[in-house]
Amino acid sequence: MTDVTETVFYLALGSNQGDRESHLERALMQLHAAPGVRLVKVSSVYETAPVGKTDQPVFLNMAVKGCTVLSPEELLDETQRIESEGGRMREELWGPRTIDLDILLFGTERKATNRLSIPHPRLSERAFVLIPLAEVEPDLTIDSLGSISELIERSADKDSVVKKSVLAWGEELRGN
Ligand SMILES: Nc1ncnc2c1ncn2[C@@H]1O[C@H](COP(=O)(O)OP(=O)(O)OP(=O)(O)O)[C@@H](O)[C@H]1O
Ligand SMILES: Nc1nc2c(c(=O)[nH]1)N=C(CO)CN2
Repeated sequence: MTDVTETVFYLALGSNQGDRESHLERALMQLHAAPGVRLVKVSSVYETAPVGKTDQPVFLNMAVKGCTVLSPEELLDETQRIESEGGRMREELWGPRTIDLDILLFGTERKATNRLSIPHPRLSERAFVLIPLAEVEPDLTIDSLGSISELIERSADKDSVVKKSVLAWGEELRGN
C-alpha cells in the first residue's frame, strides 16, 4: 500500500452577496467532495462588518479545518474552482463577493509566491478570520505572531464579529 501523507489545513470562507448561507453551504459540500480533501471541523457562521472597503454589505464568515493529500497549489486550484462555480467575479480588491475561500495555514508551510502566500498575509489582523478559526482550533499559535487569543485581543474589528448560526450541513463535523 502506498503511504500517502495528509497535511492539515485551515481555510476562511466569506460571502456578502446573494443567499450568503447557501453560498457557504455549497462551498463546504464541494470542498468535502473534492478528491484528496476531507473536512475535519467547521465553525459556526459569524456576521461581520466589512473591513477594508467598508461601503458594502455585511459578510458571513466561517472557518474550516481539513486534511489533504494535495499540495498547497492544488488546494488553491480547488478553492478557486469552487469560487468560480459559486459565481465569484474578480472585479474589485476587497469588494463584494458571492463566495471567497482563503487558505490560512497549510501544515508548517511558509511561502510567498505571486500566486500563493502561506500563512495568509492578513490572517493575524482580521478578527473576522481569527474568531471562527479559534472555534475550530482554540490553542493555535501562529509562529512568531502569537497565540490566537492574543491576536484576537489586538484586532481592531473584534467587536463587529457576531456569532449568528450553525449550518445544518456542518453540524456532524462540529464536535470533532
Ligand atoms: N493564502 C491564499 N489563499 C487564497 N488566495 C491567495 C493566497 N495567497 C495568495 N493568494 C492569491 O490572492 C489572489 C487574490 O485573492 P482574492 O481575490 O480572494 O483576494 P481578496 O479576497 O479580495 O483579498 P484578501 O487576499 O485580502 O482576502 C488570488 O488570485 C490568489 O492567487
Ligand atoms: N468582514 C469582512 N470583511 C472583509 C472580508 C470578509 O470576508 N469579511 N473580506 C475581504 C477581502 O477578502 C475584505 N473585507
